[in-house]
Amino acid sequence: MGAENRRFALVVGRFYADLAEQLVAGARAELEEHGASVVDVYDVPGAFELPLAAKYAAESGRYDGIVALGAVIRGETDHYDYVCGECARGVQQVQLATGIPVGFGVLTVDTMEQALARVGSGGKRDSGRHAAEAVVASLEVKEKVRGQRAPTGFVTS
Ligand SMILES: Nc1c(NC[C@H](O)[C@H](O)[C@H](O)CO)[nH]c(=O)[nH]c1=O
Ligand SMILES: CC(=O)[C@@H](O)COP(=O)(O)O
Repeated sequence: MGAENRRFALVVGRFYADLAEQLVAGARAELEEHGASVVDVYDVPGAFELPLAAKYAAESGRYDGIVALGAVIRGETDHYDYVCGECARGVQQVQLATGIPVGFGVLTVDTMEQALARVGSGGKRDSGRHAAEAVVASLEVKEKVRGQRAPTGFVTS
């Protein structure tokens, strides 16, 4: 159940390389602790590219789940809003369109301090591990629903 012998892709925005690496470590640890057989990593420049990378991975047919990881830190302009909004929207679209769970492990913060508190054992949470945990949970729902016997009287194709 969950991640046992399952294959996962991590799509990683490397705009802040050190933060990305910590997010990857958390996600990988969570998946491997749950018995994942494959955890492949695909790097992109930033969060704006994550939805397309997730789409490539989901449509490859090679993965049971995907985790999108990255960090967006607000600057002086409204560019932050577009990057965050399109990343979140795109990641959600990929999972709904393909049925492959995609975890949203992208930090959307105002300061580096806030980011550091949300990676690894930084204190507030390990967002990489949290996003991977969500993918495992979605996979468990998918498998439970598929494993259910159709109620009597229903014709299943
Ligand atoms: N400012 C941040 C970015 N910006 C880059 C975009 O994500 C994208 O790579 C660029 O617009 C080219 O298409 N990306 C992050 O991940 N984090 C940021 O703080
Ligand atoms: C999130 C961003 O794109 C941001 O880092 C860009 O910085 P700025 O708004 O100062 O150009």
